[in-house]
Amino acid sequence: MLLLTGREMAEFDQKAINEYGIPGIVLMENAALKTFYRIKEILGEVAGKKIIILVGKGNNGGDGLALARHLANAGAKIRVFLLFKDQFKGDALINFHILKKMSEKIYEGVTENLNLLKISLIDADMVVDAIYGTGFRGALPPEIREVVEIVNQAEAIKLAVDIPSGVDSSTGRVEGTAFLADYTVTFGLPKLGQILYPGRSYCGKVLVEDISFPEKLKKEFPVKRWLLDKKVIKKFLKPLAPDTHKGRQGFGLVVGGSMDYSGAPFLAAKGSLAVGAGGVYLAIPENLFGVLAGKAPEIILRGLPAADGQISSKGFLEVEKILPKVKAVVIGPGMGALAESKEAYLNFLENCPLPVVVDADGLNNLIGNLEFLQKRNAATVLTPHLGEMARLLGTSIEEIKEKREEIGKKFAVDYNVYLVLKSETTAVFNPEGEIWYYPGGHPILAKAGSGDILAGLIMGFLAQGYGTGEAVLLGVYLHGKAGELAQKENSPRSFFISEIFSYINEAFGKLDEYGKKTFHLEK
Ligand SMILES: NC(=O)C1=CN([C@@H]2O[C@H](COP(=O)(O)OP(=O)(O)OC[C@H]3O[C@@H](n4cnc5c(N)ncnc54)[C@H](O)[C@@H]3O)[C@@H](O)[C@H]2O)[C@H](O)CC1
Ligand SMILES: [K+]
Repeated sequence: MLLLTGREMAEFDQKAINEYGIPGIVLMENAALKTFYRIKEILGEVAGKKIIILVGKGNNGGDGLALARHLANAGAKIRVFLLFKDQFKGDALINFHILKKMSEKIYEGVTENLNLLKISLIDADMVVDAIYGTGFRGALPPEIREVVEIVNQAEAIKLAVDIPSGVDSSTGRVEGTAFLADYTVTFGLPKLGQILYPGRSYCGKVLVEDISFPEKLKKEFPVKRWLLDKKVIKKFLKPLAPDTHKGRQGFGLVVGGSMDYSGAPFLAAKGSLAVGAGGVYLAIPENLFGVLAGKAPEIILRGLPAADGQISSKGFLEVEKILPKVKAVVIGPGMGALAESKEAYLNFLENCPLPVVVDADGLNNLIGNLEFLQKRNAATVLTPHLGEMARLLGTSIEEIKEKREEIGKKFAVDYNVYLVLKSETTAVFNPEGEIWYYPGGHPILAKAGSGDILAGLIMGFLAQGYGTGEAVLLGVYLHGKAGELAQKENSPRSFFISEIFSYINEAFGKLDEYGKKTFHLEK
């Protein structure tokens, strides 16, 4: 699904109005109706329910006024608080006049009605935030902030119209505070500010409602940013051929490990098997062989010549002998800061003719050597978290968060790589500058080993012959989905990341992967 900033949404609205001739008041009425239906769904019954509607001065307020009309007609006991005086215009003003004539309980002005608002909140069933929407940026004015802080304390169910007031719909930034919604009913398309923190934490459950924007407009709108969702993934995931075999499934290779870290490459290797690779080689410094031997019979262990507990230059040359047996590579997990063999690593990376996922120390050893990426002739996927990206670029995490898209897009295009910028909302950039966001980050995944597994998942799909973009998006989605499923049954604190594999299996099940279309043998 297309994912827009608030500013892009305003352009989108205008195109719908000016190029398709859909009057703004129609969009506003649809928005109000769709919100009304959701309120009925949430509250069960609307008649007799006490609903407070906070109305701003723009079209977000207009939505609130039109909504108030539907709620009143359905028998709700509404109290409409206009937070600004005599500032309505256009479609909002039309809805204001209509509501006025219905002589509903409308209270104009913030300060004069603050006490009444406090009293109304005591037994309200719901508070609707129609103060600011996509037109908002910066900080709430003090008098509005005071109202929002009072309302945030209330017991009532809180529902934001389009975006919680105080959240910047383009960046997710919140200066001071914002309306703390249980639900956000958003119109037409999801907004970037709803999936980036801290904005994401103020939205509650985001419900995207169609208000009759033409599908054609969505297709031709010049924004290449999407929300990575189940629809995208189900298109990519191919059923297994009934006569498949391990060779056809494709073997993967993980290169990594050092005296300090033996678990990371092991988890990556398991990750590739968890998504269907036919088999996997795990190439580690020979001194780790004993440590890992027998840990997982499915994994084919290869000990490499080592120096000081790391893969030596000779070791990287040995890796090349394995390449003809495999279809894709992960390099880096637990590899350590290479000393003598750094040059050999970079040459291996430059010349490896297979798709490579570069993770962890594979990235750290690239610092100051990014030009090696441009020399590669096969697909490259980098999977840094924000810290690794900051180190790669010699900048700060704050800077990257601030300019995430600009930095990510430029990097992916300049170095011709797929960039998976991991954080609580992972962003995927492809070499064409297209972007996908997956808001799947859960505290349960924020542990050592989680990234190693993701690298393995992506490589596992590459080994099966998926396109690079498909493999990356499948890996990111399944990794996040598994975290979401694990979160439902486990405390994030005490969860062992190696238990994630059973949830990856379950995540596949959610994609109808279990024994339906996939395995023809049952016919
Ligand atoms: N355009 C359409 O056809 C549709 C719009 N919908 C709804 O409209 C809002 C967007 O409305 P807009 O009038 O552009 O702005 P807001 O109502 O979000 O904000 C009102 C007003 O507030 C001012 N403002 C912005 N930031 C601040 C600040 N920090 N402090 C004080 N004042 C601020 C600014 O001047 C804004 O104009 C959209 O969210 C939808 O809810 C329809 O729903 C769909 C069709
Ligand atoms: K709002």
